[in-house]
Amino acid sequence: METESATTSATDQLIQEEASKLKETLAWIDQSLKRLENIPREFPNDEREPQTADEVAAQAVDRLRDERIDALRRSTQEPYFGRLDFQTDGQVEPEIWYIGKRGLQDDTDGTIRVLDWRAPAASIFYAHAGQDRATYQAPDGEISGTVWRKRNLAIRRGQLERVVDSFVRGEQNGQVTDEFLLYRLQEGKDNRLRDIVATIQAEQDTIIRAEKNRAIFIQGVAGSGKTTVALHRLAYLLYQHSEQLKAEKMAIFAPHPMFMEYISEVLPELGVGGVLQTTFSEFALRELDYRFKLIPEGQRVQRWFETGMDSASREFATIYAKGRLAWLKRLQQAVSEAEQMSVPDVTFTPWPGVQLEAHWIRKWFTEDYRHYALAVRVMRVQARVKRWMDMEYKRVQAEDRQKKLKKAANTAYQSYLKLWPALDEWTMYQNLMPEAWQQSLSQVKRKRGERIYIWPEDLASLLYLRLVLYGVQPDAKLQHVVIDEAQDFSPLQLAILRFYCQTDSFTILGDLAQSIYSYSGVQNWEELSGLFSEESVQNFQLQVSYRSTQEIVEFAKSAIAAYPHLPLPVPVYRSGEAVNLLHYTDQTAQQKELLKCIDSWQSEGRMHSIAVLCPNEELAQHYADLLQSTGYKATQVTWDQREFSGGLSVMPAYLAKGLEFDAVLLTDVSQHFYPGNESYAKLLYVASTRALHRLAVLYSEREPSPLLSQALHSLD
Ligand SMILES: Nc1ncnc2c1ncn2[C@@H]1O[C@H](COP(=O)(O)OP(=O)(O)OP(=O)(O)O)[C@@H](O)[C@H]1O
Repeated sequence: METESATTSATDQLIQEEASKLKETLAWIDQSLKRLENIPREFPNDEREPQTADEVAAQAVDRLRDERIDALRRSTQEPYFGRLDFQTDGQVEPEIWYIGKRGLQDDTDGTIRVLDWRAPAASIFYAHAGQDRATYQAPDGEISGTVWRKRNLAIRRGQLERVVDSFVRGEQNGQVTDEFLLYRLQEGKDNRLRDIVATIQAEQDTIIRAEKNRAIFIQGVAGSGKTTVALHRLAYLLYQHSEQLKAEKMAIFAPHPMFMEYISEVLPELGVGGVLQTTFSEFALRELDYRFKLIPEGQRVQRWFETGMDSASREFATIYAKGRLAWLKRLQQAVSEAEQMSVPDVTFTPWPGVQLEAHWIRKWFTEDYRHYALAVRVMRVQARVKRWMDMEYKRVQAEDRQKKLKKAANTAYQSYLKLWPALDEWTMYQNLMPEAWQQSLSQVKRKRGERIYIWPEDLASLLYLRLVLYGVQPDAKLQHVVIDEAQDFSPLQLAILRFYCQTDSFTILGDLAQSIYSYSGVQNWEELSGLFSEESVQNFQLQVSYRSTQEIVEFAKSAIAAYPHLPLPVPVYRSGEAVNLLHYTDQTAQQKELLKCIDSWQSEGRMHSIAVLCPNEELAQHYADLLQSTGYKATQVTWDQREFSGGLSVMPAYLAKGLEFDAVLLTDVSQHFYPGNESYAKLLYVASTRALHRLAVLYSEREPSPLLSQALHSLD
C-alpha cells in the first residue's frame, strides 16, 4: 500500500484510521445484507400481477428492499472512494461524509453511511480546488460551510490500497488530487469503458450536474471524457429527477454498433439499467417498422477515404445535401403540397339524391381534425364520411330498399376512397426527389415482399415523412437524448430526434477536430445548436485529454497543428514512453518492424489491448493475415462488426473512432495514404489519440506523410 502524508507516523495513523473504518463499514454491509435477505417477502415473487391496493403496496415494499440489497451487494468491493470533512455553518464540528457509487443508509436508525456521488452535498468533493469555504445547492437552498479535509481512497475487492489527503485545512496542500487521478489513469483497462466516479474533474462535474431541460453542447478534445461524462450525466439526471424521468425514456445515440458494446458497462456500473442505447440508423429502421433495409456502407466509406475525402464529388455532395436543413424545407414543402391535395374536390354521392358536399369534407379535414398527423387525419375524415353515410341510410324507412342501397352505397364509398391520393413515405420520397438525385436512391432490385433497400442518409427524410404522416407514437417519446460523436450527425437527424423529445433536454458531444465524415456531419456547432431555443443552449469545452500520455498527445497535436481553427488538446501531466517513429523502406521491412513492435508490447504483459490501425480495409486484411499466419491471435475488425473483444485487433484507422487501446500501432503513414490536407490530418489525429500508453508509427522513409513533418523534425 502507498500513502502520501507529511510524516510516517501521520501516514500510519491515516491508514489505520481508514482501515478500521473500512472494516466497520464492510461488517455493517454484511450484517445489513443478512438482515434484509432474511425478511420474508410481503408479496411472494410469483408470476401474478398484484390485484389489490394492499398487494401493490406490498410489492412496492419488496422492490425497495430489493434495491437496498442490490446497492449493498454492489458496495462490498468498493463501498466508497472519497471522504469529505465538512462543517456546515452553524454546526459545532465537521461531519465526516464517505462518498461512494451508491448511497447507503442504515434503515434501523436513518444514518447515512455512504453519501451517493450524485447527492448535492457530494458536489463539493468534485468542485473543491483547495479553498476553505464551499457551498452546495440543496433542495431547500444554498448551504455553506467549511471544508476541513478532502481525502481520496482506493479500495479494491474490499481492500484498502491507497489513501491520499488532497486537502487538509490549515496545511500546505499540493496538487495531490492530480496524483490520485494519474494513479487511476495509469491503471490497466480492459476492452470496455469504465465509470470515473472517483476522479470526476471539476469541469466534468459541472457538465454532469447541469440543469435538466438544457441543450448541452460539449466540444471536447480527444480523450477528454465526453462519452464518459455524458453517461454519468444520465445517471445523475435519473437520480436527481427520479420522480419525473424514467431510464426507458432516455436514449444514447452512438456512432456505430460496436461502440454501443464498448460503452455498455458504464451505466450498469452506475446502477442504471434500461436506457436505450442505439444508433440513428437502428432507431430509424425500428420506427419505420423495418419496412426498409440498409445497403451495407462499408465499401462506400472505404471509397471516401481512398479517393481523398472529397466532399465536392457528386456522390458525397448529395449525401451532404440530404442532411441539411434546406432539404428539410423541401420535405416540408412536399408535405404541405400533399396536404393541399389530400381531400378530393368531389361531392360524395352514396346513392342518387343524397350528397355530402366537398366543402364539408374539406372543413372536417382542415378544421375539425387539423391537430392530427396527416395520414391519421385522412383516416378520421374517411371514417366520418362512412358514419355520415350509415346515418343517411338508417333514415331510409323501407327495409328492402335499405338493403339495395347499402350495397350501392358501399360500392360508391369504395370508389370515393380511391380518389384520395395514397399517403406513404416511400412514394412521397421518390416523388419529391429532384431529377439529379434520382440516381442516389437505391438501385437495388428486390423480390416481391422483400424490404426496400435504402442508403443510411435517406433514413432521416423517410422518418420525417413517417412522423408527419402518423406522428410520434406515445411510447416512443423520449425525455432526454444523448448524441455521441455529434460532429458526424447531420442537422436533419437532430431535427428528427427533436420531434421525439418534448423538451430541449439533450446532451450533444463531439470534437470538430475528429470530423472525418465531413460529408454527413457538421462544420460547426451552430449548425446543430440553431435547432434549440437560444435560452436553453449551454456550451461547454473540455480541453484536457485524460486518455493518452503527454508524449502521445503532443504527437497527435503535431498532426493537426497546421490547422489552427481546430481545437487542440492539453495533456494531463502523465508522462510515458516517447512515441516510437519507425521508418521502413519497403513492405518487407515494414512487416518486420510491425511484428517486432507487437512482440515487444505483448512481452511487457501490461498491454492488454493492442490495435494495429491501417489506412484501409485491404491493408487491415493484409496485416491481420500476416499476424495470424505468424501465430498471433489477432482479430480483424470490419465496418459491420458489433462486437469489440479487445486483445490484438487490426482495423482501418477510421473504425477506431471513439475507442481506446493500451497500445496503438499506425501502419503505412506515407504521403500516399496520409496526404497533407486537413481531412487526413484529422484522421491521423483520431488514430493516434486512441492510444493510452504506447504509440508506434510506421512511416515510409522515402515518402513520409507531410503530416509527420513536425514530429520528425523534433527528432533531429
Ligand atoms: N476524470 C477522469 N478520471 C479518470 N479517467 C478519466 C477521466 N476523464 C476521462 N477519463 C478516461 O479518459 C478516457 C477517455 O474518455 P472518453 O472515451 O469518455 O473520452 P472522449 O472525449 O469521448 O474521447 P474521444 O473523443 O477521443 O473518443 C477513458 O479511458 C476515461 O476513463
